[in-house]
Amino acid sequence: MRLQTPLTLALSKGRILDQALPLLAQAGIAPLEDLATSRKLIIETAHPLVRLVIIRAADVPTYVEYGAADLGVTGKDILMEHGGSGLYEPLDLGIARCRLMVAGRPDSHLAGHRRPRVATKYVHTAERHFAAKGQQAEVIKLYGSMELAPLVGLADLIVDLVESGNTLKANGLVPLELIAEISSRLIVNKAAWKMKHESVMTLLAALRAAVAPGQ
Ligand SMILES: Nc1ncnc2c1ncn2[C@@H]1O[C@H](COP(=O)(O)OP(=O)(O)OP(=O)(O)O)[C@@H](O)[C@H]1O
Ligand SMILES: O=P(O)(O)OC[C@H]1O[C@H](OP(=O)(O)OP(=O)(O)O)[C@H](O)[C@@H]1O
Repeated sequence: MRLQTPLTLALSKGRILDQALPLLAQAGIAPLEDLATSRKLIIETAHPLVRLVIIRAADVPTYVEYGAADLGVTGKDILMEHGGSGLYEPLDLGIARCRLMVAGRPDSHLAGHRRPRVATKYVHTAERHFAAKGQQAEVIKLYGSMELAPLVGLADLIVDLVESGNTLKANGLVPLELIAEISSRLIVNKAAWKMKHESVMTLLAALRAAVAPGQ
């Protein structure tokens, strides 16, 4: 891959990194450090002009929007919550697939809450979802373990990610409504899209080929 300008790509550790690494390797940008053990936050890659920055999942859109990273890989859930107007989102990488759902106890639809309390990490997305249905809701911000909230009386419902459904099942909860199908997206800073156009397009083409070989 021939690039004209250096590029910085923002990624989060965990399942996005694990699933993005094979795609990055196919595009010739394998990290030069073992990310499982390294404590470094800036990682050089096999490509001399591409470096990775390793940050929290929810921070990826912020780094890219401000141009601290030219590109990033982040979940659609994070983008929906962040509000994506400052970014381009040119490629669905098809990794870290899951669903953003409303869930609750099996009897929660019978409770007929006039204004249900909804616990979630995705406050804006949840507010938009209930507002679009014309239903009032009190949204409570949590940072994780949302499934606990209905079990201890903190909330009537949760908005969270569901993949296998095992976490819901283990806690006696059921999925109630689909909000969105989720996968990870390549995002690009708008200024970098213009000023580093050729390099961004080259990297985009390499990743697109890795995602859909033979197309
Ligand atoms: N169970 C899942 N199955 C598939 N994809 C998931 C699942 N959970 C999360 N994801 C996707 O992976 C992204 C990162 O989730 P992950 O659990 O690795 O980090 P996090 O817990 O959200 O962030 P942090 O570790 O910074 O708190 C999510 O934003 C979502 O797009
Ligand atoms: O339907 P399942 O296959 O059970 O997956 C869903 C779970 O996965 C995610 O949590 P994760 O495993 O990332 O834990 P964390 O967010 O608390 O780190 C999500 O927040 C759910 O709790």
